[in-house]
Amino acid sequence: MSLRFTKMHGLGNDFVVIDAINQKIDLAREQIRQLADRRFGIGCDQLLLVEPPREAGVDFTYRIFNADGGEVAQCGNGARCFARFVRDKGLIDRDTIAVATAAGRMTLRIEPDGQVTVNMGVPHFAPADVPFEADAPAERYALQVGDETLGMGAVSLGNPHAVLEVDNIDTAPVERLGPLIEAHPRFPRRVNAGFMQILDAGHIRLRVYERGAGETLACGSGACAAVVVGRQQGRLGDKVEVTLPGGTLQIQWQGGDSPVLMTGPATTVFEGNIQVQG
Ligand SMILES: N[C@H](CCC[C@H](N)C(=O)O)C(=O)O
Repeated sequence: MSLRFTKMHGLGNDFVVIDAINQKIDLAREQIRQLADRRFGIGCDQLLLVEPPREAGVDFTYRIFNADGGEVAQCGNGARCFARFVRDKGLIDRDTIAVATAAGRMTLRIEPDGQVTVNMGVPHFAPADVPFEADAPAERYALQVGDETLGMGAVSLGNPHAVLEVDNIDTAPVERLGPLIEAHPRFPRRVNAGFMQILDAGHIRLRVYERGAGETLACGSGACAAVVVGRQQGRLGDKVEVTLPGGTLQIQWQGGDSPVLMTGPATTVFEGNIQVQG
C-alpha cells in the first residue's frame, strides 16, 4: 500500500500525519511501529490520523498512535500540528476547528501569528479517571519505585500523567525513573511521567518521559498536566510558561472545572510517500 504522509513537529515532538479522508488507511499495530521507526521507517514519536467526523458538531476525528503502535486518546502538540495540517491542505477553510478524539472533543484555533491554541478540556484528578490506584484523591501521592518513595501528582488530560517536582531537570534521573514510573503497576494503563522544575509561579522547566514513546523533546499534554498539578499544589499561577528541551509553551488554567488552554507552534518539515509492507 502506498501512503502519502506529512512530517511535522511541535517543539521537536515529531509526528507522521496522514490524511485518512482522501486515502483508504487500515494500519495494523506492527505497521504503525514500522512507520515510527527512526531507522527502518519514517521516524516519529506519534502517528496522527485525520479522519472524517463521526458525530455532529465536529469537523474531524483525530486519532493518535504512539511509536509503540498503541492508540491513545490525547496529544497536545499533535493537536496543534493537526490544525496546521487540515488548514494547509485545504481540508477546512476556518481557523477554529472542532475535533473529536477518543477522550472527547477539543477546539483548535490558529492564531494570527501562526501559533495554535488548543482547548485541552478540563483536567480530571479523580484516581479512577487517571487511571491510578489510590484510596482517595490527593494533591500529592507517595509512589514506591524500587527502594525510593517518590512524591507525585496524578491527573488526566484525556491521557494519564504523573508529575514529580525536581530541583533541576538537567540532573533529574529521567532515563532511570521514567520507564519505572511509566510501567508502574498502580497505573493500569501505564502513564506519562513529567519531571517539573519550578522557577517561579509563572515559569517552569519540564522533561517528559512519554508512555509508548520514551523521552520526547516536548509533550503538550504533559505541559498542561505539570501546570495543573503545580497550581493544585498552590505553587503556580493561572498563566505559566513551560520551557521544555524543544522550546516553550504557554499554558493557562483558572482552576476547578475550567478548561486548560495551551498555545504553541506547529511546523511542517516535509511531505512524502512510503510503501507500507504487509
Ligand atoms: N505519549 C502520550 C501521547 C502523546 C502525548 C504528547 N506527545 C503530547 O504532546 O501531548 C500518551 O501515551 O498518552
